Amino acid sequence: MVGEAAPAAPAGPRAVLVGAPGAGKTTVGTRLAQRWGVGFRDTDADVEAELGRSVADIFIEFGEEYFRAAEARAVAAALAEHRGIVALGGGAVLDADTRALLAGHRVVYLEVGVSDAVRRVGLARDRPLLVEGPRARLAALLKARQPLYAEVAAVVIDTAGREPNEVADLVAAALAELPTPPAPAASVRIPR
Ligand SMILES: Nc1ncnc2c1ncn2[C@@H]1O[C@H](COP(=O)(O)OP(=O)(O)O)[C@@H](O)[C@H]1O
Ligand SMILES: O=C(O)C1=C[C@@H](OP(=O)(O)O)[C@@H](O)[C@H](O)C1
Ligand SMILES: [Mg+2]
Repeated sequence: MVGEAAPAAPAGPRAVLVGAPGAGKTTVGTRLAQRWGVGFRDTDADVEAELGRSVADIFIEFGEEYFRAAEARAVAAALAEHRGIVALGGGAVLDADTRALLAGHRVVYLEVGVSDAVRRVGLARDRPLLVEGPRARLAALLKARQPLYAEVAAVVIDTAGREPNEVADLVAAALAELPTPPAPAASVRIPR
């Protein structure tokens, strides 16, 4: 699939990836952008660049609320400026204004279950929300956010048992099916 043509440029990013920590937004987004020869933007990296600190340090020094405000600005800027692939941080959809901004964009929700999420990021020290009791935190976070991810998604892809390259294949195939502009509610769903 290397070198495949990118979909025609929509009025916005070619794809916006949402989902919980460990869903693979950063990994799959990077691979898709490489394949398509388009830019990749990750709002966590944008916030880190703006504040000159890691996400973990921002939580420690300024707190979650401050991070969320910076994240909302980073998402708004990426949606307005970027024409490649955008990966959001897992909690970006908690902000109602951000969810409203996502309407009409090519939003892909990468689903991940608790066990896979724990396996993929449970021991990572760079995700401040998961540092204590990652399984319980991820279970609660997935339950609370699932409706929010579903609300903004035009495409839903279950990542269980799928390697990042396979997920990237499915994202590309699903985006090719989408009308422009896409229907905001899950109009393409790829289950296990
Ligand atoms: N489909 C997948 N299957 C197995 N491991 C994955 C998958 N997607 C991502 N990972 C791994 O999970 C970890 C977190 O991935 P990342 O892309 O940072 O997720 P997110 O940005 O959604 O939090 C990385 O170590 C990555 O290699
Ligand atoms: O789910 C969350 O609230 C968070 C997810 C992280 O991004 P990933 O989803 O890329 O891990 C990062 O934005 C921060 O640690 C908070
Ligand atoms: Mg990420």
